[in-house]
Amino acid sequence: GLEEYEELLKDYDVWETIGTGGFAKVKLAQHKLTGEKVAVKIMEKEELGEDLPRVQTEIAAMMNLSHQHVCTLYQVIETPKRIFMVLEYCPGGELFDYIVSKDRLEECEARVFFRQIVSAVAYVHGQGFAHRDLKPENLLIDENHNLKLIDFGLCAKPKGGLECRLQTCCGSPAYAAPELIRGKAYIGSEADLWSMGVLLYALLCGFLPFDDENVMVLYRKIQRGKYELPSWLSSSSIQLLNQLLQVEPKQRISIKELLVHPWLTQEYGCDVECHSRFTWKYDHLTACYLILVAMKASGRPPCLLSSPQLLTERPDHS
Ligand SMILES: Cn1cc(Br)cc1C(=O)Nc1[nH]nc2c1CN(C(=O)N[C@H](CN1CCCC1)c1ccccc1)C21CC1
Repeated sequence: GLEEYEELLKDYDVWETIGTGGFAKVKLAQHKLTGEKVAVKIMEKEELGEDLPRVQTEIAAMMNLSHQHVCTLYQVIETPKRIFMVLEYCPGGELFDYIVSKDRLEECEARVFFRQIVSAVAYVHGQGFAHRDLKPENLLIDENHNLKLIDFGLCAKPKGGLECRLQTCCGSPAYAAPELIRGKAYIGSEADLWSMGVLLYALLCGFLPFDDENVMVLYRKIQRGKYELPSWLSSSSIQLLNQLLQVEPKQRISIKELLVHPWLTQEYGCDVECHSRFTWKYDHLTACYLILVAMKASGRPPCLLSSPQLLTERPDHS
């Protein structure tokens, strides 16, 4: 019912649905105060059922993640029947569709994207999380043609740190690491590195290294770890794929080694930057934001009109 949308409609104009997934849908919306476009992920609690913990996992994770290649969570609104997550809007859609539209990417374009993926995953691991569902559908393209990582519903933050083993078998089969589908206890960050190997292969080839419509045959192919090497792959690409798609997790390259890997640094002359670019500068913009939040908290309507220059100030995320 519309009364459930009341709180959302106070601050946002809500437009069309731009995505539908299992237990949620995403609508395009516009922040009234700033005019900024946002994407609202809407979930019905009844439909969620036992998936409700996934949403709490995703919200808890995203509230602690602030990085130039991780989709920003702006606001969470909970009503008796629904949960609304107000997230950054990416007009470029999913990386998956972009790869399909181009058949496959040239090595230089794949390098630009893969550096951003490595930067995001290194940051997420640095915060103690494993994503566990890395795939091109979970990477969005923003208005500057940069990638943003989404869908943290399956991520894990093991109590004893990332070294400790996880049990849940999850994520998408074609991107799942051999140790994960074997049902053994596995280390989330190592499984993420395997998925990044499948992702890099998809970027460079336009199809999957391990594929079969029969999931048991697919699992056997993953455990075997053998994949096609199309003629267009360079020897340096082949070498990096080989270091990521190691069936034995201890043989697999680590995220730290990946940040300085020659395939990623060539043509850039610099390592991949994994630190978040966002830091609070307690300047005028921060003051206005925090004052607005306080005004709203005290029930007084936020009023920006007296400071037109604020609307022109762009947050400099230095
Ligand atoms: C598809 N598309 C085309 C254009 Br143009 C923009 C978009 C678009 O979706 N942009 C966009 N901006 N911000 C977001 C999105 C999509 N989006 C998403 O969160 N999209 C995911 C996509 N998942 C990938 C595998 C399964 C579902 C989603 C999750 C649940 C229900 C529907 C969609 C957010 C909110 C973070």
